[in-house]
Amino acid sequence: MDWTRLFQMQYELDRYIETNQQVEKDDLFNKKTLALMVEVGELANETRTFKFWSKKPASERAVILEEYVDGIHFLMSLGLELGHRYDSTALSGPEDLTDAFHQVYEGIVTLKNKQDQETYQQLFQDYLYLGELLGFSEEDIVDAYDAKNKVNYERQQNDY
Ligand SMILES: O=c1ccn([C@H]2C[C@H](O)[C@@H](COP(=O)(O)OP(=O)(O)OP(=O)(O)O)O2)c(=O)[nH]1
Repeated sequence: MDWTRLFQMQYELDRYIETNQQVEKDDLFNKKTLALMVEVGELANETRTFKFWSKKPASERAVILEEYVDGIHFLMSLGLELGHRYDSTALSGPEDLTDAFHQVYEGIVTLKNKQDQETYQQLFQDYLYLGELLGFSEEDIVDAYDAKNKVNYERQQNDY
């Protein structure tokens, strides 16, 4: 997967949003960390994986994939804030989807407290592993990222 291209796209989108919204730069890491937590929650909600009390099925695959790539946006944006990148590697993690969500949350909290490359790399791996468990290929993720990146520009242009 060409992460360099995606990080470059994310860099450009972030600059565009900051200029368009006249954002103060100081506490963006804090806000983006919370934004990622919220996106992971929205993703879990669409999968309904933890809703043992309900028979309602999960949302459509495309809806779940769009939520997933919102998380990819904030994850890369956090890497850009910290000057870190993801190096592609083999993925592993828990077989249970709920456990995999917990692992990602723990990784976000760890990164909030320890903002080094190793912690960032581990969180990225855990998030990609979660994508694998959800049945998303690298191609699915790249295509959905490209599509949502475009939507994000359109939303800025429409005074969102
Ligand atoms: O600095 C930023 C800020 C936001 N985004 C992207 C990430 C994500 O793809 C989108 C925000 O998520 P979403 O589309 O869910 O926005 P929302 O305002 O939560 O949407 P809604 O009002 O539909 O709930 O903006 C970035 O890439 N960089």
